[in-house]
Amino acid sequence: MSDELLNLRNRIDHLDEEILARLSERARCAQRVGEIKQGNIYRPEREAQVLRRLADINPGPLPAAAVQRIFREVMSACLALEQPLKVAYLGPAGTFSESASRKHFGSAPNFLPMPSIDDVFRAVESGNADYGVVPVENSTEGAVGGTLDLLLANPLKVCGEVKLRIHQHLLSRAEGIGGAKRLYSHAQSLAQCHEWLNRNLASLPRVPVASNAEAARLAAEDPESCAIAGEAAAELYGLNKLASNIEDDPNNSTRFLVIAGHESGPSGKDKTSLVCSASNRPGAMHALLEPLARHGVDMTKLQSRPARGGLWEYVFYVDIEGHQSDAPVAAALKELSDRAAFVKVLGSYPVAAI
Ligand SMILES: O=C(O)C(=O)C[C@]1(C(=O)O)C=C[C@@H](O)C=C1
Repeated sequence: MSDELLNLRNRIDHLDEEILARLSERARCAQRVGEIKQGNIYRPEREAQVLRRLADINPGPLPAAAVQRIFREVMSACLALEQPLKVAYLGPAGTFSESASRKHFGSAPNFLPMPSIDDVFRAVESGNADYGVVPVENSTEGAVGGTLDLLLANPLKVCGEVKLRIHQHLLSRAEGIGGAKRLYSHAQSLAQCHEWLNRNLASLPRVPVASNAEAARLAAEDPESCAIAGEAAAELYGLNKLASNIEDDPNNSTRFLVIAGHESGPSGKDKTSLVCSASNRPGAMHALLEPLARHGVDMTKLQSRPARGGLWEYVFYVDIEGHQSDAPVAAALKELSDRAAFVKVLGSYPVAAI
């Protein structure tokens, strides 16, 4: 080994010791914070601020995203010393919902796969889980209606959002696609890879199943089957990646919401989600949203959905920039509430930091 290589490795060992000593000191600080702070231990607003600040002051050469991933794990481990979290997500294990949950909470919590979105809400409501992660919209498929309906009917709050790039891979136990007789995947994933499949595997029968993870499980059992699923399912079932990133839209992404029994405090860069309905008069919807523009509050999403029970024809899911405790947002929401037939603030939460 050259002298230079030896010296550099000694230097790295020394730096690792310093980092470890500092990490231990940080963990002790977090433990003490856990003892003295009142109320909830998990603070989404503080975590978002920590991650944003580190990206801002990052001197390089590590990319900001890599620094954020490292500190995401550091905070996850520190939080676990204060309180081990239970996080419910739409299972089974290996789904994109699991990846979203880990992206948001790091790997320290106990992750609980649930058979349906309804069960994720129930797990949090009953206290069997501290938090839940549910998909709310996909850039190609649109809104997840089931989540929107449950948000309206349920007392839980939205305390965070996660944005996940969805990369689909062709997976198999076999080394090549030659012997494949069938392809399993969730119908949405088959749709997201439709053009690629038509170009490359037009004659292979496509079999829709309940989830991508289930598709990967089936492919793991049978070398004559292959699956389309994400990275997490590929790893979980030890499958070979025969083709990577085969989604037709390279920007394919899904947004998830974190649901909880409590809200998030303001982080300085927040969003507020609400659901409302206007009375059945001409111009009522315009009148309802007009206070937002007047108070300079930007609307980032407006999604209509048929109302259940026929009391109103439609309900509108609205996302606005800012926290409900910010003065312009509070003023706009007050006026909107005065004009609406119905309004429910689902929660204010930090804009996804990573
Ligand atoms: O600042 C806090 O409230 C902490 O508990 C510390 C800490 C962290 O590790 O930085 C850990 C968990 C919280 O969710 C937020 C931040």
